[in-house]
Amino acid sequence: MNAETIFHVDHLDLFYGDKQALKQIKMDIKRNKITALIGPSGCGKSTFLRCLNRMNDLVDGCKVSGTIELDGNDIHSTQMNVVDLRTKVGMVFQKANPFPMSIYDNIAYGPRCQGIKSKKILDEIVEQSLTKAALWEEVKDRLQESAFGLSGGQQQRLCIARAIAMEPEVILMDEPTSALDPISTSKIEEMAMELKKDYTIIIVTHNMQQAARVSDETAFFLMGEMVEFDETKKIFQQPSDKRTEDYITGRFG
Ligand SMILES: Nc1ncnc2c1ncn2[C@@H]1O[C@H](COP(=O)(O)OP(=O)(O)OP(=O)(O)O)[C@@H](O)[C@H]1O
Repeated sequence: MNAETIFHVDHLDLFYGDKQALKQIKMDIKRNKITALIGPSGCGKSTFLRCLNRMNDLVDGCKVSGTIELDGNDIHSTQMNVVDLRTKVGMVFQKANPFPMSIYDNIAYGPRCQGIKSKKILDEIVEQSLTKAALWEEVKDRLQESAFGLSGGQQQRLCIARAIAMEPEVILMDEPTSALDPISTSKIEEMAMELKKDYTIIIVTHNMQQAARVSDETAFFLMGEMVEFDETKKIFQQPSDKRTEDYITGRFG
């Protein structure tokens, strides 16, 4: 496996009961890049994203086969600890889901669960995580207030900070800005472009301008198949597959 590849995916099939939602997906996802997953509703983007940290294990009747390697290690092998996997591969959802506790405790929760008790270390983790998520300046004087008092965009950045506090390698984002206004959206996009220095980001988006603005590589999914995967510029300016062209030019979807 190439050193710049973080996820190697091959022959990936996924069934929900009898219904096949992913068909023979093959992708090498690059480290320290932003990869966008695009395609019409129901094509399998979120399903694919959830495969990468085995979130689909939680879905009854879901069967996965094929290979997914993270840093060369098979994530389905018996040696793989799923808690460790989800620590390495964090996730941010469409709707911000802060815990019902203070801003500080939202960030400190995960590190505390990992056994970190020192207030000094927790303070540092909270400040660094909020800084990386471009939220520190806005909340540093109200860390003990409830996270529910934050705006939707701030709550989403808090959730990203909470993922960062676990020191992941990868952050999966499932339509993280679809519920946000344009200013909050652009803050998250700028932050994602900063974060890729330290992390690999994989983002599902319905917003094609967003994919074009922020991502380095883009994969186009259609009816459970990964039709085309290439540099974002190529996908948007010179797609190889007619179906990709039809989608990005708005002819369907
Ligand atoms: N838990 C589930 N049980 C059964 N079928 C499911 C489940 N989750 C998703 N599906 C089906 O799998 C297919 C892919 O769904 P998925 O949510 O991955 O698509 P998507 O491309 O992310 O769609 P959207 O853009 O609307 O979020 C759809 O047909 C969907 O109905």
